[in-house]
Amino acid sequence: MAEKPDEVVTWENAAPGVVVVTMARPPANALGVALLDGLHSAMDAAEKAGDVKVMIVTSALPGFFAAGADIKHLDTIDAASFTEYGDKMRSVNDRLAAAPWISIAAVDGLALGGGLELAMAATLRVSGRNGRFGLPEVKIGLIPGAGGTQRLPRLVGRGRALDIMLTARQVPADEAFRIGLVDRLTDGDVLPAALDFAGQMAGASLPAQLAVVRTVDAAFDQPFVDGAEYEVAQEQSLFEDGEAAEGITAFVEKRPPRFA
Ligand SMILES: CCCCCCCCCCCCC/C=C/C(=O)SCCNC(=O)CCNC(=O)[C@H](O)C(C)(C)COP(=O)(O)OP(=O)(O)OC[C@H]1O[C@@H](n2cnc3c(N)ncnc32)[C@H](O)[C@@H]1OP(=O)(O)O
Repeated sequence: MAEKPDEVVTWENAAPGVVVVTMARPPANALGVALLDGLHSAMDAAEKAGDVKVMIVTSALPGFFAAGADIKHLDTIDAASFTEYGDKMRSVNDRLAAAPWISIAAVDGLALGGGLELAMAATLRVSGRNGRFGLPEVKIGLIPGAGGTQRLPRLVGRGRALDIMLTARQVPADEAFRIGLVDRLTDGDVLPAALDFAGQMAGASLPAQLAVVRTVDAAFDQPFVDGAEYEVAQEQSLFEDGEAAEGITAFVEKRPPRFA
């Protein structure tokens, strides 16, 4: 039966001005359409509430923040739904990045591919010791096409970003903190740490919200490569040279891909 957005994404008021949005789509929080719609619904609710100063995005699944684009969904993809799915992934990230509130990604598991791209669209990132971060798209013939090629270099520098993207390796939490991919690292549970961080920015006596939002905008005011360029690369990879088609099929068949 088709999932419903409010089944895989929930949100709660955790403190004055602070909401917690939780992803819960077993087994790995693969970013299926319902989960992406659920994230949009959470942002709709926050906009409607009008008093959200900080949004924490986290996972209910031990060991996983989000494992990336839903590869199984994509194994049956056609060109029309390819474009629609890619646009939906980017729309969630770009909306979160431009939201009139601070966002914190609270990670204590695998944040891979689109999952890390979602975390990087947040203003800030808090990780527990189990946080592991990667953009392994090249392993299945893709590019990090939901903002990763733009946001990772801005966070860690071009060289480190290419190291991470071209090796498809997973970056452990302590290294992620050291290179600036993670802003706070906690030995304890990640949600209390994120709530404490949020409280330092959302307290009633703290900076005016508009000043905060303008500060964030100014800090990130570096134009991205046009999103359409991602689309071209993904389409070429999937429908012309077939690299992504082989990578996706290999993943679903649980075998190593055979690239030419
Ligand atoms: C993705 C293709 C895109 C094509 C075109 C897209 C449209 C346009 C582009 C838009 C922008 C795209 C940019 C982003 C792309 C991506 O995010 S690509 C995907 C990146 N992520 C990955 O490559 C991670 C893949 N998963 C793994 O490497 C491993 O599963 C793991 C996360 C490291 C966990 O390994 P392990 O603990 O050994 O458990 P597994 O048995 O492998 O997995 C547990 C179950 O979870 C399922 N699963 C895991 N990841 C995904 C996923 N990304 N999509 C769907 N399902 C996933 C896995 O299949 C297992 O399920 P079951 O077999 O049913 O138990």
